[in-house]
Amino acid sequence: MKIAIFGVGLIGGSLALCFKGKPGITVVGHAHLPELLEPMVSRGVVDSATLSVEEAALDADFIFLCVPVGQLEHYLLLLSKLPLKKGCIISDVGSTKQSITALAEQIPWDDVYFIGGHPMAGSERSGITASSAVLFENAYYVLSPAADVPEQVCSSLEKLLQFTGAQIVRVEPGMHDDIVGAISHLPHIIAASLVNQVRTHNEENGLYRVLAAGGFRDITRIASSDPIVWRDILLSNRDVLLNLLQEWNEQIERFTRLLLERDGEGIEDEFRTAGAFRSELPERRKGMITPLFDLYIDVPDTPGIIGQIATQLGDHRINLSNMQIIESREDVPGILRLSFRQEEDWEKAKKLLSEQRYHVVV
Ligand SMILES: NC(=O)C1=CN([C@@H]2O[C@H](COP(=O)(O)OP(=O)(O)OC[C@H]3O[C@@H](n4cnc5c(N)ncnc54)[C@H](O)[C@@H]3O)[C@@H](O)[C@H]2O)C=CC1
Ligand SMILES: O=C(O)C(=O)Cc1ccc(O)cc1
Repeated sequence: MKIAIFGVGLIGGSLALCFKGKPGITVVGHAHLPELLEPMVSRGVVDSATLSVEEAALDADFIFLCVPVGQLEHYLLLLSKLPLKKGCIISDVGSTKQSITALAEQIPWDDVYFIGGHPMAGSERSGITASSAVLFENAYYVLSPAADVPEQVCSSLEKLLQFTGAQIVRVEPGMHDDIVGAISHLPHIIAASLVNQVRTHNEENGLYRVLAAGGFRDITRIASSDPIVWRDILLSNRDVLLNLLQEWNEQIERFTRLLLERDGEGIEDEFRTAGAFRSELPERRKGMITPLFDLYIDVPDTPGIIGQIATQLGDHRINLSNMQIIESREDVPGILRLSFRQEEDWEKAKKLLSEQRYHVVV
């Protein structure tokens, strides 16, 4: 079976890693720039790489378009003019589904099928270096097949996607765009706006940046997402977002009014209703908002402390995925962020480090 991946970046590379090396599967990567070819193969993400759309698509059983949303239509149109293998299934991973599905429905395919897809997992990182074979594990993976796609075609894509470890859900494109607009696209706009607001204050007073190292840094992580990828997503979901921004203005207006009227009870209510709904959100899944399970510990600024913590975790067979010093100056304790891929490791580390009298915050 031949699988072609167009755009071997964070998502395309992660999909490729899920498929590569599985019995009977060959993965071919397509890139638009020559310098991207060699790293794809040398990193072991794909079996072969090419700049040629024709060569990548030739005889492919599955084609995944993993390029920025603004490039999807271009590649779908190119593919529609090629002699593809009979029964070939084309899918995409774009963060919006309405526009690409509408285009696919207009194309007179001949025994070739398009099924829009969107793995609801990722991160603020981008490019092949950020790709991971476990990115989609336990995440939701939306498929938006057009009504005329035969059930057995949908099933064969779903079967292949089992290699990702994701849970497939079928959602109609319009509903998909409404929902991800609210839970993903609007939050990215808000994160970028918040950071830019603080950046402006910081121009006058550098203490803003220094003190923003903790909670602010966390709630704005997604502001570091790739500008081109997000430009395309927001423009593609423009109408939905214009409505959501209108609602957002009303939310902010409500807080403005509550403050003007010194309405403490009203403020309490806002947090009470928000907290109640938030506590009903599904368990943390890898992907959407927390790609990893994080712990924060205050560490004294003594030499070797980070090595000691890493060794203790290793001695207890706790798999640490990443560690980062958030702030460390000579005169203040540092904050160390420890990230785990498995919730079980996170629980074990929390227990171990608390027992060792570290101040652990989750
Ligand atoms: N970043 C995320 O967390 C998620 C992103 N997506 C969607 O996945 C798609 C890819 O995003 P990422 O993997 O995050 O981005 P990325 O920047 O890591 O990868 C994009 C890939 O497309 C290629 N590319 C860029 N411009 C191109 C062009 N003009 N022609 C051909 N190829 C081009 C790049 O070389 C790279 O291989 C986007 O459609 C995005 O909406 C879906 C789920 C999560
Ligand atoms: O990093 C995060 O929390 C994300 O929100 C990742 C993400 C980005 C784009 C998507 O379409 C889906 C998931």
